[in-house]
Amino acid sequence: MASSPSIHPSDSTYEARASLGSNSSIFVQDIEGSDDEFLEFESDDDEVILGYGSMHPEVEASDLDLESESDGELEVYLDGDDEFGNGEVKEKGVPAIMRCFDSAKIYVKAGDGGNGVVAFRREKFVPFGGPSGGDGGKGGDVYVEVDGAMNSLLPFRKNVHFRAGRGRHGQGRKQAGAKGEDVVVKVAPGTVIREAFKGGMQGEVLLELMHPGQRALLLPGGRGGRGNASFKSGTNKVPKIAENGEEGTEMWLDLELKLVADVGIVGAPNAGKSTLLSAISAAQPTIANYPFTTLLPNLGVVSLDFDATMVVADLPGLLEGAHRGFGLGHEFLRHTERCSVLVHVVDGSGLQPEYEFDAVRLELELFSPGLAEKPYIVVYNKMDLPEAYERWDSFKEHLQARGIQPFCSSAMNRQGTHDIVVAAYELLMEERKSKRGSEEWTGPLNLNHVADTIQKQRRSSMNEFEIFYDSSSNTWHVDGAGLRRFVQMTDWQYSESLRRFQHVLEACGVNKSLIKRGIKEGDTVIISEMEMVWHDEIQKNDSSSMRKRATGSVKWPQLY
Ligand SMILES: Nc1nc2c(ncn2[C@@H]2O[C@H](COP(=O)(O)OP(=O)(O)OP(=O)(O)O)[C@@H](O)[C@H]2O)c(=O)[nH]1
Ligand SMILES: [Mg+2]
Repeated sequence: MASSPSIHPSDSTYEARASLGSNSSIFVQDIEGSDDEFLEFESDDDEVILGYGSMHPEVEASDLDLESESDGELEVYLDGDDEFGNGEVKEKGVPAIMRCFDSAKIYVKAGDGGNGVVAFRREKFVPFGGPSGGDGGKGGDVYVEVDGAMNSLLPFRKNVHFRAGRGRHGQGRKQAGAKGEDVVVKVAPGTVIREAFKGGMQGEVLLELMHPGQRALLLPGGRGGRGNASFKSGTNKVPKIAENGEEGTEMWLDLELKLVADVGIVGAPNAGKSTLLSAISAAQPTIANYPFTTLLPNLGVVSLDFDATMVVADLPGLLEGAHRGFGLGHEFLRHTERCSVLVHVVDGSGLQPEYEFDAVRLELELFSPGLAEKPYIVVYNKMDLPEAYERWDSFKEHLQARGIQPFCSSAMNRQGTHDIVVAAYELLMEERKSKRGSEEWTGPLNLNHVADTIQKQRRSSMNEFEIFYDSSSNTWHVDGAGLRRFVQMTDWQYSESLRRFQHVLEACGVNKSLIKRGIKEGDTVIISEMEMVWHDEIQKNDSSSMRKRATGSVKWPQLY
């Protein structure tokens, strides 16, 4: 097969071609090396489309729709490439598809808690019925779960927002609201999750999810607000106060897939590994009649059936001494460590195929005993050449004597390749089955640590706050997680809420601290969304001059 003109690795270039026939497969040549900025486009139907790099701003959702191109072949170029600049091959919007293969940016939000309500019992013969307002329900949680059937992050190219449901509001007769619906974000095995920040900054790794079935509670839903029945006390028998539900946490996440290839193709240089990959998948790696044509691993998705697919990696050739860093193999052998099955291709046209086979096996063993223990199949390639055909019988006998049943093929003519795919797939299934049992044991690891941290922050005390003074506007900013949460959950329509807030500011030491810092008559005090004016004569904030701030970060110039 002739080499594909569109595939040639260069320094910071990566290129890819997605052949989207009925099997919908895609392959990647190199997925590293870009410093493109993340772009975000909003389409008509309020769906955000994400992409990278020089993505054309006129991109539309349909341009990114793989299915809609199902009978064509789509070429994908990413920047850093000469061809990218000439306008001809640079298709609008196409790079995003490639990026979406192994990276995605998504928005997650836990459900807000439902509000509590104020209600009183009214019964015919009970003139002063007590408070009966129920609490709001808890907001839905956001989970992340590994779906073993996924092997790319492509589904996120269209599905970006994941919002859990809001808790229902409380009702009279002390009826609590129902819990909001949970949302489960399904990711492929090998997905690394980080918090995404503005300006493309990446946060620390939050989760690394490797095994199908793993499930992490990422964002817990907000607490339901209390209804007035919950505020009843000895001193306040008819409370006219209820809380708002707590807001659910929101976050942008960067997802990155470190692809876990199922099958690794190994063998000596020039054996026909890349040719085999191109014969069994839509991948079109560079193929040439010299050793070390393949410099970087190529990935291809092999589809046997509608839902039977496997990711196959074609690796650079192995030479004697590869385990010591000789040749290129060393760098890439570690990629095979994640493969479940190996396909060992032997060049049948070589002078001593048996020797070549042993030498490569030895390299694998020397690199890592674990690698040599992986299940593998042997493929004797180039059977179309007479010299290979002649030596096949002796090679086969040689291996059979050692209990190995080799396959033969002409990868170039696509002969014998189907049997290889079927055999590799069967081995893969066996391997997955046997692993499943052992993998269930993995993990004292706390997958819910993100949610735990959020819960911890939520429980933070209202006594912990900081005060910042802006002398230009005589404004005092009081900030603390506990206070912020209190303000957010306060339903200001009830006059008792204001009194309760005054009381809290007194009790947790805010007023005292402000006086100590020298607050003056008429100064403004801002606590989260609340803005107040300080009055000395009553030594505290006057509730009549307290007001909810305009939403947004705009400074409130007037005083109330
Ligand atoms: N006649 C014949 N030639 C083949 C066959 N398979 C591969 N070749 C040729 O062998 C040469 C090497 O093929 P590649 O697929 O690049 O081999 P490779 O194992 O990927 O090589 P490296 O990437 O360099 O390790 C090319 O010239 C192919 O056309 C085959 O079945 N029959
Ligand atoms: Mg190759």
